[in-house]
Amino acid sequence: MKQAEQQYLDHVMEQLQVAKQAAEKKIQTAKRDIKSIDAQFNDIRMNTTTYSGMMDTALSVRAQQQMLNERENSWQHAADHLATLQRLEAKPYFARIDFEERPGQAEETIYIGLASFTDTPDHFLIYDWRAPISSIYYEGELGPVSYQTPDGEQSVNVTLKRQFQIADGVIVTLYDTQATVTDQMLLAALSNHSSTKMKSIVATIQKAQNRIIRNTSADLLFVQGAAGSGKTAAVLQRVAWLLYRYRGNLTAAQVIMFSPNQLFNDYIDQVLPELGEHNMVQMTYFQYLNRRVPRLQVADLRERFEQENDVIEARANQLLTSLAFFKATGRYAKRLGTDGHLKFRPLKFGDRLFASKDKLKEIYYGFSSTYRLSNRLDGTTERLIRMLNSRLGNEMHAKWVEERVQSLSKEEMDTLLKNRPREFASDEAEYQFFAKQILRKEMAPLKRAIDHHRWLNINAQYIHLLRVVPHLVDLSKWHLTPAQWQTYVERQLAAFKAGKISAAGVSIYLYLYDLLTGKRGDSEMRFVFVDEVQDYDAYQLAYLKFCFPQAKFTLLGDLNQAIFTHENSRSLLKQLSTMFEPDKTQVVQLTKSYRSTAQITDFTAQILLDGEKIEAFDRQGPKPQVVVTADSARGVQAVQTALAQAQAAGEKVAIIGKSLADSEAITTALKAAGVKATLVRTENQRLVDGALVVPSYLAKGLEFDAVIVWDANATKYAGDDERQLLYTICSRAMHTLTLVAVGQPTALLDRVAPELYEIHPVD
Ligand SMILES: Nc1ncnc2c1ncn2[C@@H]1O[C@H](COP(=O)(O)OP(=O)(O)OP(=O)(O)O)[C@@H](O)[C@H]1O
Repeated sequence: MKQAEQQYLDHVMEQLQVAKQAAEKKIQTAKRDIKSIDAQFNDIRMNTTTYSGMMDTALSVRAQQQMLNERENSWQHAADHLATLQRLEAKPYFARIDFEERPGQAEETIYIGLASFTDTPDHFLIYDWRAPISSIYYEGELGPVSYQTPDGEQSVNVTLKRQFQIADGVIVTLYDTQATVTDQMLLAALSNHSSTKMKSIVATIQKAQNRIIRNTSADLLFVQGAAGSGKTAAVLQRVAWLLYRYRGNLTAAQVIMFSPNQLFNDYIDQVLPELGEHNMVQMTYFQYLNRRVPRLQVADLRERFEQENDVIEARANQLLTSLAFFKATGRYAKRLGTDGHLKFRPLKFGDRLFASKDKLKEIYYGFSSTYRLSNRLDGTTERLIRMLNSRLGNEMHAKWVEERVQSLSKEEMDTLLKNRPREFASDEAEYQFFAKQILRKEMAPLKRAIDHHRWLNINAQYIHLLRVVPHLVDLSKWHLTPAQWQTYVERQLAAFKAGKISAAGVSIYLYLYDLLTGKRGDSEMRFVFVDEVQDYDAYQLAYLKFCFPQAKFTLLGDLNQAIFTHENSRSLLKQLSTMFEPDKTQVVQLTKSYRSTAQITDFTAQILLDGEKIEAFDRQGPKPQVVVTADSARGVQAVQTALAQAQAAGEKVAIIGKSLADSEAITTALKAAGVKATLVRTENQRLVDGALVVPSYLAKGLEFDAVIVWDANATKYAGDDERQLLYTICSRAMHTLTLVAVGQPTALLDRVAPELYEIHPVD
């Protein structure tokens, strides 16, 4: 059997060589053609003496340009093809499926790999893993299996499923399987060491993951998945799949992924190129907002994580981040069209008033009450531009203009004239020309201010919105009194004056701005992915939906890992369900955790009180270790020991501290002991090789062979609301997990069954 398979592989490898040579030849030809077209370009004689000569020259230039474009396209095409062939050469395929379309019919055999490959047209030696038929590899077991095609559902009878590991054109192992994907292959994939870059999982995609990857029917696909269940992995394959499925109609620029932090972006940025696709647009939600408010300082990741809210702030935050308040913002903005409460900023021309607040108000509210906000805005802009033009006319003979025209030097005149003929019909015409140029230049800032709607005082409007909240919502529902609300607004105002805005505030600010200016969002974006969605609030998600009105949403999250929003996360799901059509909403659960050994998954699952369901994948490893030390010095020693052990086993280690201060402290202590570890201070750093120290909020979404938790004592992790955080930290570990506690270990471990871990007191 192996021999026959090797023969097929040899044939594929041979054909790949042939195809590679052909592609290389195409590239050479295209290069040569481009060179010769370039040379011909130089030979085209410019005939500009007669009209027909000019036409001829223009036509030849155009023809040459077209030829050049064609050749460049064919070069690009051949180069892409060659890159695919090279990828296939390294790993031609990973599976074979035999099936019959109808019982009794002749069997067909297909091989599945990273891309399709044919030796003659329509004769596929390899099928792309994203082709509809390839789905049967991921979907079912032997026997009848159905799969989706663009034309509807198809069924086949699968008679053989074989998996391969191939290296350098030789079959290393091969196994036939009964189950969806053999555990051996998955086990081998999962037993590998972690790296600073995530890898693709095409060969071992699991059935539930395949459903997520190939979903086309949902407008909102919500994936609830335990830590390490492959949400991120699946979703990156989904992007690759979508780009294949809708090729020609969808580009990577029409797909955007919101990720938890910049570090994570860096971690996943190789997956799509590995699959031969361009990366989608990737940013964090706050990066997306910050670009639009560069002058405001938005609370950063650390501030958001470490901020200690008092009761008023916490309740106000719940109010402002709710879907109810998103709707209230809409109502407020709509009423601004007629209620006279819009705030204006006077427009100036130099240091002279151009339009006062009252004038602006008069214009804005002068339109019919049926006008929408965007019409009102356009109407006002138009009126202001007309005012600007008539002002320009009036100023033509102003004294200062006359003086400026008279004092123009020869060079200044030349610059203003550019290529214009030097002759004027009269002196007055000449004066008019220069006066107009001077005025236009002087009025340019005013024109910009009009066009960019700087006459809208959005800052004052935002504060006004906050002030009138008691009229918009029922404060008592949020357990706030009007006096408390007042206190909250004053605090926000003080911060705002210092150029700062809260994390909740910035979404409100921008949404309000968009409503007033009639912005409709980016309708080009077709797919929006939000990872770690449990850390978003309903307002943010509603705003994203507003920003991308035509897009389908895939939201991935783990309600167990809500480290910013805490108890809010379950209500988030409820609020979400009202934002999208129920029959276009699908919720998928991934319960099996692939990242960690069974010992680590079972241990971490019990840290949670009544968490979402988690099932361990059967991969064995040592039990988690809890090391309890009497003082900090011994704690540091314990970290050193665990670190040394893991590194001796070739493992990638992360020491995870709760806050940045904790992480700094352990880094300094290790350095003093002569141990090298890199502190990841901000999300803008890169993940480097060697031991890392990472504050908890930056460890989101990442994984490491070994995790050392510093320090898991009763003071650091005191209350129940820290369970999700501890769970998130511990679930970063793939192979070994050590918790070091200085003093009393955290009570959050009390409910974990004692047989699930080993405890080592160190005196
Ligand atoms: N089908 C699979 N085949 C091989 N590896 C897989 C598979 N599914 C998941 N993994 C691996 O399991 C690990 C965890 O996956 P991933 O990071 O996508 O999980 P997640 O659900 O996003 O986790 P978290 O919520 O904890 O960040 C990764 O190393 C990933 O490559």
